Amino acid sequence: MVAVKVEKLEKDYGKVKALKGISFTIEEGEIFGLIGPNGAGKSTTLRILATLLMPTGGRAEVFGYDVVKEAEEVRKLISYLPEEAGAYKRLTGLEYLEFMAKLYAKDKKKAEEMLKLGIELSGLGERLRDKVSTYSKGMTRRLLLARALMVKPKLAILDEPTSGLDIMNAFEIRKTIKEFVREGVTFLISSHNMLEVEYLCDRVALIHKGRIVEIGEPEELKAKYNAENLEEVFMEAINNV
Ligand SMILES: Nc1ncnc2c1ncn2[C@@H]1O[C@H](COP(=O)(O)OP(=O)(O)OP(=O)(O)O)[C@@H](O)[C@H]1O
Repeated sequence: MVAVKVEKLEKDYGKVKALKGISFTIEEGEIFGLIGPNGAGKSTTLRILATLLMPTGGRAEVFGYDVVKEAEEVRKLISYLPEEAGAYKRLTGLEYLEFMAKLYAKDKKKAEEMLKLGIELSGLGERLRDKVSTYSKGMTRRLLLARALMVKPKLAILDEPTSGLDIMNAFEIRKTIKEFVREGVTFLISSHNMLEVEYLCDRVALIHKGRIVEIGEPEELKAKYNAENLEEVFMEAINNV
C-alpha cells in the first residue's frame, strides 16, 4: 500500500517559493529520507504532510487521505516530531509521557501500555523523574522521539531526528527507528546529514531549492553517479539540474 503520495506540491511564503512542484511516493513499511541543504524545503514538506501548513498548489495524501480536505483522518495516523520541538518543561519526563499517553490512548489499559513503551524508548531511566527543564538537548530529543513512537503511528514524520545529538544518542535513535519499522511504522525523515541517511533509509529524495533532483535507493544512486557516498551524488545531481 502507498503510505504517502505527493503530487506537484507547491508552497509559496509570499515571494519565497519554498516548494516548486515536488512529487514522490512512499510505500508502507519504508524508511524514506528527504535530504538536502538548509532552506531546501524539507521542513515545509514535512509540515504540509503533518497537516500544519497549507500547500499553495498540488496535493498530498497519507494512506489515501488528502492532507488538506481530510486532515482529521490524517492526524489519527501520524506522529510528527518538529525540528525545534520543546517539551513541557515544568513537567518531569515521566509526567510528560503520562500526559501524552492519556491524551492519545482510547482507554486506561492502552494508556498504560503506551507509557511503558515510552519509558523504554526514552532510555532515560531514573532521569525521567527529573523536570524536563534539567535535560540536555539529546535527552529532550529522546523524550520527544519516545512520545512520537509510543503511540505506534502508521506514519512517523521526523524532522531532523538526530540533529545536534552526540554519536551515542544518534546511534540509539537510528536503532529505534529501524526496530520500529518491524512494528509496521512507515518513516519519513528529513536530514541534511547525507551519510547518516544513507545508512538509515531504504530510499531517499534529494531536494534542492524546492525541487527534487533525484530519488532512489542509496546504492542505486551511488552506482548511477559512480559516487562513493550520497554527498557526492548530491553534488553531481545539482550540477545536472
Ligand atoms: N514561515 C516562513 N516565512 C517565510 N519563508 C519561510 C518560512 N518558512 C520557511 N521559509 C523559507 O522557505 C524555504 C524552505 O524552508 P524550509 O524550512 O522548508 O527548509 P529546510 O530544508 O527544512 O531547511 P533547514 O535544513 O535549514 O531546516 C527557505 O527559503 C525558508 O527561508
